[in-house]
Amino acid sequence: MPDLLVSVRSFSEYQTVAAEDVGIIDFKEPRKGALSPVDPTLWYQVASFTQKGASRQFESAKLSAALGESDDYKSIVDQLPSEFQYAKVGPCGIDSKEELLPLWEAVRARLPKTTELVAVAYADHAAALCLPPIEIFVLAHKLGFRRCLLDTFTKHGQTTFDHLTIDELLELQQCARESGMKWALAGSLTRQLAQEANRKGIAPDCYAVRGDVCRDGRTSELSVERLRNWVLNHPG
Ligand SMILES: O=C[C@H](O)COP(=O)(O)O
Repeated sequence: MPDLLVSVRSFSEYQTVAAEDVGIIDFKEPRKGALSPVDPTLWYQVASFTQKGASRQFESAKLSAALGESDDYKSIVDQLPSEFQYAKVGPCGIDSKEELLPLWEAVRARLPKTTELVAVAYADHAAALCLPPIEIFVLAHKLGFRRCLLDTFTKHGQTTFDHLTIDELLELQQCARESGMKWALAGSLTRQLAQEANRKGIAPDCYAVRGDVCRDGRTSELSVERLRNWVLNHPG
């Protein structure tokens, strides 16, 4: 069964998601962009909550943090608590491997030792002025990444499937599998889109969602009902 990642923007959303069977809880501020970080005080609040032992269900989900685009990470990365297993930095504005590799290396050098950097590729890479997803996946493998996330940079209604063909997605999937990397699929995903793609062979290791578990789009509040639909019915 593929994993499920759900993005949250507040402590109460974290508690809502942590009470469900969700593998990864991702902290980001959806009102400010695709990978905008939340205020680090929320990181501390969650880290302290998990340190105190909370309950078993609250301990099971892994924690992920969005650190912004490109150099945004510099002002906050040192504050990331070691309780976060994953961190992500967007490649917006980085259109060559000569720029992307040093960025990844610099971020990794400043993350807690227990935090794994996840490579991010944007399906709408032209809008994000960055390298195409396949180039990012190949580079990620060369640099020893274990996980890649495919997302969309713009969040105005178009989905990953509006930017990439099924054949292009299958190529990314093959690249990830041959490289031994896990890949997560995001980008205004709905359960219906995920099901349709799954019937065509798209089987990511993780589905990553925000908008489709909210009441009225990704900037609105979480809907427990929509969240449970994803938990119980995502494909795979
Ligand atoms: O990491 C995944 C994103 O939070 C997905 O957000 P979205 O479903 O609103 O595109």
